[in-house]
Order: sequence, then C-alpha cells, then structure tokens
Amino acid sequence: MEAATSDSVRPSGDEVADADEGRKPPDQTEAKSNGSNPRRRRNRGPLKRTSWNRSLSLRGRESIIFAGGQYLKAKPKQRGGWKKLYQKKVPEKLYDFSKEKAYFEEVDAFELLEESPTPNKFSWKIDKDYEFPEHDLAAILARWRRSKLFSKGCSGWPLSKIMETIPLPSGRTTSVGSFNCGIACSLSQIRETTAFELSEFNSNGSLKKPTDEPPHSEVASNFAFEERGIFSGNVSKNLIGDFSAGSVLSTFSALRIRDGVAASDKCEGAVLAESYEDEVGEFGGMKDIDDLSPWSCEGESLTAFEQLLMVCRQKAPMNLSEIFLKYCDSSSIKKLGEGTYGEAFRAGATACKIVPIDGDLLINGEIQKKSEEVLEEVLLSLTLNSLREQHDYSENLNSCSNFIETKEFRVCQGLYDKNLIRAWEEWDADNNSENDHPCVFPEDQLYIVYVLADGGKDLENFVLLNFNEARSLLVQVMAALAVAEVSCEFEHRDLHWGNILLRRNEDKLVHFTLEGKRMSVNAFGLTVSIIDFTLSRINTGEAVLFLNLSSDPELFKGPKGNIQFETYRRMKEVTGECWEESFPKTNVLWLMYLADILDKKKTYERTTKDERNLRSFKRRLNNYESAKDSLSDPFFTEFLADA
Ligand SMILES: Nc1ncnc2c1ncn2[C@@H]1O[C@H](COP(=O)(O)OP(=O)(O)OP(=O)(O)O)[C@@H](O)[C@H]1O
Repeated sequence: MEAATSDSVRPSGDEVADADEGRKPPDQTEAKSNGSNPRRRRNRGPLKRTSWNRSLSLRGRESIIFAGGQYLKAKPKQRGGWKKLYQKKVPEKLYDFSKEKAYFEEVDAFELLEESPTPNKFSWKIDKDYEFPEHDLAAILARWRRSKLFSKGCSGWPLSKIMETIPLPSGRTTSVGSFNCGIACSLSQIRETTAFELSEFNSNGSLKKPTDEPPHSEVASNFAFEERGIFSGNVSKNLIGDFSAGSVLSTFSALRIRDGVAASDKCEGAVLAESYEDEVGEFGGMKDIDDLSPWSCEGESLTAFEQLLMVCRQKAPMNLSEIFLKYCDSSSIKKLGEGTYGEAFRAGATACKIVPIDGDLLINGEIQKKSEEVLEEVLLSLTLNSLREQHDYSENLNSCSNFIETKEFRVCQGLYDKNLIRAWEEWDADNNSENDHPCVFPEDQLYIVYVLADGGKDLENFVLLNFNEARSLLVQVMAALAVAEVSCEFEHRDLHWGNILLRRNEDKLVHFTLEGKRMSVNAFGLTVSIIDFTLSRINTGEAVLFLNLSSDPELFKGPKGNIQFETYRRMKEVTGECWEESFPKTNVLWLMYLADILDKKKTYERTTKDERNLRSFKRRLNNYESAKDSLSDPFFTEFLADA
C-alpha cells in the first residue's frame, strides 16, 4: 500500500480499462506484474521501494469499547498525530514487574505439570497432522479490552459512560472508572452497585473527603498512593474478607495478590472494578493468585506484546524456521506473494505470512506495525474465523467459509533462514519484488507469522474459464460479506482483486448460513477466499475495530477513473469519514468494483447477453444498501438455493 502520486500511477485514462495499467510505474513496464494493489505502488522509487512516507497505516487503527451496550470511544486522534506517537523509539511499557513475574511463572510452571487444561482458557485441538490452537475469543477479547482501558486510561470519558456496566460472560460485570492522580473510587459503590464514586486523596494517600462508610475509606487509606497514581501496599486477608471480596480484589486488579500480599503495579489512567458474583465465596478464603487469573492478573497489566505472546501460547518468540518446519520440509518453501507488510510463503498446505513488528527500521519504506495493532488484527481474524461453519449448524446462525482460515499465529524473532531467503530470491527473480531483501532485518527483529490456509491465486492472476465461474465468484464474495455484515457489522473496505484468492477443487456447492437460513451456492469447482483485513471494520461484540482511513488523505487522491481509487473515494462519501460507524454500503461499493473488474479487466468465455446481464446487475447494485440486500438480486436466482 503506498501513497498516491500522480506520477507513479498513470493518471490519464478515465476508463477503468486503462486505469489498472497505471499500476506499473513508468520505468517498470517490462517488469512482470507481481502484485495486485495499486496502493502499494504510489510512491515507489525507480526499482525498489526505498523509503517513502506512507501516511496510511495502522496508525489510524482505533477501537471503540462498549459499556452498557454503548460505545466508549477513545479520544479522537488528531490527524497526523500518529506520526508523533511513533517517533518514540522504545515501545511504551507498563510497570516492569519482571521479578514478580518470574516468581509467578515458576508457580505456573509447577502447576502446569500437574494440571491440564491450562489456566489461560485455551484448548488444543489435534488435527490430523498438526496441533492447531482453538482460541477462546471471548476471553481474549475481554482481556484485550481491559488491558486497553487500563493502559490508555479513560479519564477523557464522561462519568456517565464510565459508570455504566459492561456485561461480561459468566455472570461477571465490569465497570470502568478513571483514576487520575489523587482520585480513587469508593469501594462501597463498587460493592453495592458496581459503579464508581470519585473521592479525592491527599498526597499522603488519605481520603480528602471520606465516604460515609468508614471501613471502606479505611481500606482505601491503607494503600499508599504515590504520585501519578501508583498503588502500593499490603492487602491483608482481614481487609479482603471485610468486603465483597471479589470486588475489592478486582478493583485493584493490577495488584498481584498472593497470600494476602500485594505487589505493586501501575494503575495508569484507569481503575477496573469487577464483581464476580459467583466467585465471591472463593475469595473470602483468599486462595491462590492463580485462582484469579486470567481475569485479574493476566492481561490487563500486560503489554500488548506480552498479550500477543499469550494469544500465541508462547512464553518467548521462536525462530522463523521452527514454525516452517512444523508444516513442511524447509527445502520445499515457496514464496506465494507479498504485500506492503507481509511476505507470504507456502509451507505444506498452509500459507505463512511473515510481518515484521515493533522494530525501528523502516521496512519496504514503512513504519513497522506495533504489537498493539497486530493484536487488534488478530482479534479481527479470530472473529472472522468464528464464522466458519461449525459441526452443529443450529448453533451458528451466521456462518460461511469464505474468509481465509487463520490456523494459528506465532511470534518469531531473528534472521530469515537460508531457505526463506532462497524462496524470496527465486520469487524476486521471476516477479521483481517491490519489497526489501530480507537480509535487511537485524538479528533481534520480531515478526508475527500468520499461519493461514492456502487460498490459491489472487483474482488478478487467476484465469477464469467462463461466465459461470465469474458469477460464482461474485455470489460467493457477496454471501460471505452478507454473513459477516449481519453477524458482526463487518465491512472489508479494501476488497480489490489482490485480496480475493481463488482455487479450483471438486466442490459443486459452497454452503453458508444467513440468519439461521442455510443456503448453498453453485461453486463450479471454485473456492473463494477473502484476505487482508487491514482496512476492515468489525464489531466483535466487545468492541468496534476500525481504521481511520482519513488519516491517509493520499488514499483518496488516486488517479481519476481508476476503479479502485474511485471506490475509496465513494467510501469516503458514504461514510462521511465516520469510519467507526457501520456502513454496509461500503461492501456494495466493492461488489460494484468487482462486477466492473469482471466486466472490463478479466477475459473468459461469455456471450453478449452475459455481458449485458453483468452490466445491468452492476447498475442495480447501486440501489442496494448492503451485501445482504444484494443477495436478493435476480442475477443470482439460479445460483442460490436453500440447503
Ligand atoms: N492465505 C494465502 N494464500 C495464498 N496466498 C496468500 C495468502 N495470504 C497472502 N497471500 C499472498 O500474499 C500477498 C500479500 O498478502 P496480504 O495482501 O495479506 O499482505 P499485506 O502486507 O497485508 O498486504 P497490503 O499491502 O494489502 O497491506 C497476497 O496478495 C497473496 O498473493
């Protein structure tokens, strides 16, 4: 993805048919096409990308976290504000509690020997050949949400919102309060109503304005408050027992409490209060710290990187070669394709996309993604994964299998090994890579590796045989978008032909379930997989994840008549730049783009009547407000059936 400039992309043709040729920079007309996204080429240097200032980035990725069924929106970022944010060399870390951590890890390790399943709510499903982790999405989301509130703080939020109760699974309720220097919440309020009352503290930690319930202020004043709101102090069994213990403990959820002793942790900007109604009894007896995890100790006090490791079920990063060895013989690794961030390699039946993270070095001219951003993308992918058909259809009111399956995520560190470099160079020789040679990475480079199902070839490079295949492709994409739209307000927002993968198989039908209705699509032996959710918006149920596309004005300045850039501009009109809101119409815009591509850019066997039908379908699309609406179009009547 690159920033658009009129000189790197041919601007002249107003015709869609011309526009795509502009994707090749003028000095590379002889080079093979190696990618599919003109956004990637906008500011390219003459041969390879060197370092351009790409303003579109995940730096616009934001999230809105729910409270009481409403949005709690993070403070809107100022445009361009991310630049300042990312000038920091060292990623911001929370309080370094490595000593405490080492201690608890020792305990964890001991318990793991004896206990199974693990305490982190993950289970492992043994597939035929490999182990794939089955993630507990709700638990990860809850942990992520708390950590986000916790680390970012919520002092800018209105109190009315702060005091709302966020529903959590398994009978838990959570309230979020702001905790600034010298301000803390009244424990009585937490116990009684799971809401906050703010009380001021003197610099010595005593309450300025004691609450009317002495025991509670007594508890509060037993904590020494340091400047900037760092809790430290001891929690005795008695004090804990004196209160609705679950509330008290989790109010100070950053505290690591064991045998009645709390190690200090940093409560920056937010205090999280939780009431674990069904577990209160346990705390009266003050059991082990591990009884409290993962919700009170694991997650909210961890950095994004630590959480990422947790989601990947890793204690530390692994080597790149280790992950590849799990799936294939390393001599068989082949590079499949590349994006601005990712290098995708085939490893056995999987595609492993390697994305460098958290480093200071510009890669392919880009600022590397940060763990926090990757974590949100991981959440997005897991949410889409959860749409894949379950064995029991009745449990899944909305399901489809057209979003690429994410099999696992891994955090890796180190140099590319020789087989990966060989595969990279082979691909470069054939396709003239736009990316930096992987030897640029330093020895301590971190990566996230997405292990995905191999989706086949992208639409740009796939040869469609006939009109039936083209129609099947359209309806499969439309059905997938409809399902995700209904299920999680999903909008892809970047569904260009490089992000649609195709592969042939023997399947005659593809199934999906929309609002409980099971349906099938004529597949004509074609399986469609949608990839790359970088610009996507989703409502996970816990939060809305979206990218602020307006933080990249260049995205909307692409050449006139280029259908892809026209689509970004139309999205901007449709959304009115409220990127956090749900506008299913954006899915329709990408379906119009796709119909245009199939009409003007792809060649396959078709009659004049087919062409007429496709064009009138494209016109009718204009009248639909969502992918779900579009499914009712007569163009698909004979392709769709109840299953
Ligand atoms: N699951 C997959 N199966 C086969 N090929 C894949 C898969 N995922 C990615 N690829 C290949 O790798 C390329 C880059 O992947 P992708 O678009 O996800 O990377 P990216 O860095 O996120 O891209 P962008 O530049 O759009 O941000 C794709 O165009 C495709 O050729």
